[in-house]
Amino acid sequence: MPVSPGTAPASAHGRGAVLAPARPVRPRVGHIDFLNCVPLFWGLARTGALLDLDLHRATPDRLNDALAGGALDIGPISLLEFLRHADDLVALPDIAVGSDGPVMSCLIVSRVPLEELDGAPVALGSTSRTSVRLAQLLLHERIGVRPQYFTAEPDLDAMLRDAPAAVVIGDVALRAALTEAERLRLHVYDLGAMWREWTGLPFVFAVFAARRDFLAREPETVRRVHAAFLASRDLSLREVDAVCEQAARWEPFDAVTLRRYYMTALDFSLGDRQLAGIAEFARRVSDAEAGFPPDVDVRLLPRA
Ligand SMILES: C=C(O[C@@H]1C=C(C(=O)O)C=C[C@H]1O)C(=O)O
Repeated sequence: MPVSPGTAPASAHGRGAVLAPARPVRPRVGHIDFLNCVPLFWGLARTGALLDLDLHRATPDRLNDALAGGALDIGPISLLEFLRHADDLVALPDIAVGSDGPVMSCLIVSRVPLEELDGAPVALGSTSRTSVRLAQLLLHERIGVRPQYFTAEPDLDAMLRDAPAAVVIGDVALRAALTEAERLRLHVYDLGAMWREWTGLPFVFAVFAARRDFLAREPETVRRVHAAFLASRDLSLREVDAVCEQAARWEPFDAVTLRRYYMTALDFSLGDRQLAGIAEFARRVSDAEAGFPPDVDVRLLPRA
């Protein structure tokens, strides 16, 4: 679904009219269209917060552009894009999409061992910004190979028709690892696990951020949305069996697999260790083209 700028309810109801009482602003919030974010959004329906949000569901690449471009006010953004637009954004503390070890859904899948990819084509999934950069970092610095990269739609069969290896994220990656790897005889390399083995740190693939201009206008709204996401996440993880049973009805993964994904692979927190992982990633990938300095300042929403 395309992310449109949306229409602020206030303008539709004549906020400018002299005597009209100011209506609260309904924030435009992004929602990643992948299973990884289900626990962050499921609880919003339970608490009722869902109705107070103008939710825009899309792939991460589209949500990144929408938040950075001002078409959204708050939402998840690929870490790499957050770092590039750090001057315009604040990160919401205690919430993120990351892992402290294997993540299950940010992968390099390859017909050959990674050591054999020097000079070979490698397909980079077009919905990702962070994982594709992390994969390149690991291939160059950890494995010591220099493949030839090209960007492709996240269609595993098509990617692997044109290259021996592909970087995939989200549901496509889950399917690649859990069902396709055997059929296609693929080696599966988990980016969260490789990062953890290399650095000893967790990895953050996406943060939740608010635009600084929106925060300046609507500080209470940002705090309300932040609190709503934390409450949603905590409720979903407390009731994770119900979340997984419901999600499994519509997905090619069973509830046990989803439970493993949510409870042992993904890490939805953003604390000191995750911030250390972010700082380390920024330091390692910052170069002339990165668009941010190695010591980029990750500004967090101050605690109330
Ligand atoms: C864990 C994941 O984190 C994500 C990875 C992203 C990226 O690589 O840019 C962006 C958003 C998140 O969806 C995943 O997609 O599976």
